Amino acid sequence: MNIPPRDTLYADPIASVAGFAFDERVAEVFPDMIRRSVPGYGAILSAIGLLADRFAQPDSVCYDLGCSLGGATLAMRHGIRQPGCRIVAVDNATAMVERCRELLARDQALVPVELLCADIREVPVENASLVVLNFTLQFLPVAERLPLMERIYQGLKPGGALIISEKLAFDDPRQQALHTDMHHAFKRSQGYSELEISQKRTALENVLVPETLEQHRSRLLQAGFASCEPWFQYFNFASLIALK
Ligand SMILES: Nc1ncnc2c1ncn2[C@@H]1O[C@H](C[S@+](CC[C@H]([NH3+])C(=O)[O-])CC(=O)[O-])[C@@H](O)[C@H]1O
Ligand SMILES: O=C(O)C(=O)Cc1ccccc1
Repeated sequence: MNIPPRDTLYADPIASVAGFAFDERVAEVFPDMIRRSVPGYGAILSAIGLLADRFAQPDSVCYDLGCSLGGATLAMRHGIRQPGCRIVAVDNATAMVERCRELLARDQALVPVELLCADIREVPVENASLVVLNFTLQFLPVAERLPLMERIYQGLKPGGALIISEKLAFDDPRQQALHTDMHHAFKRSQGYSELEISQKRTALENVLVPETLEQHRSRLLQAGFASCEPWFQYFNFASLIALK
């Protein structure tokens, strides 16, 4: 296996930082970028494997919406032990889907994966036992989040679950400042410079729109979910599990 190249996309000064896009340059360094940018990313993937084993029902579908290079898809594929399951993995960034297809082809696990280059707002969710949105919802316009949650709820089987990982915002300004500072401290500890941190932050403004835990919880309940609990948090990055 080749080692993923290091993310240096924001290392040199950029005259005018453009909005963050999941293009070829990002896809190339994505495994390194997400591990050094999202505290707990590896732990979340491991847990998604365990949760897939717990929630996958025989002859059902597990969805990975916004799959990027298929990190969560592969975790599910290795976690599922029930017969007749398949995974539907979806991303609308061509560069991500192309690389994801290569990575999936190199993987030996037997659970079939259907990889779609499509908008998650347009993909039907049917016969689902588990749906994963691992750091994807934060990139959808806020107004389009509830309709997606409602469709996911409708497509889940009884006993089904939704795992949703997100960067969080905080109502309390001191908590917001603290968690932002600690996230930046995490990034510095991973070798990112102040310039890299600040240019990436600019690129993500109005592209990645975080919401509070309470906003996520109330939306999931509004969509119909019976309950919703965070099962993981590391600074301003959390993962929730909602049950049908
Ligand atoms: N409307 C959309 N339709 C389809 N895909 C979308 C849409 N909007 C954004 N994406 C896709 O959502 C992914 C978000 S990354 C997910 C990491 C992955 N889950 C992982 O477990 O490694 C998270 C991050 O980079 O912070 C990108 O690949 C986008 O192209
Ligand atoms: O880097 C950040 O500040 C993030 O919030 C996480 C992230 C990781 C990968 C792509 C986009 C955002």
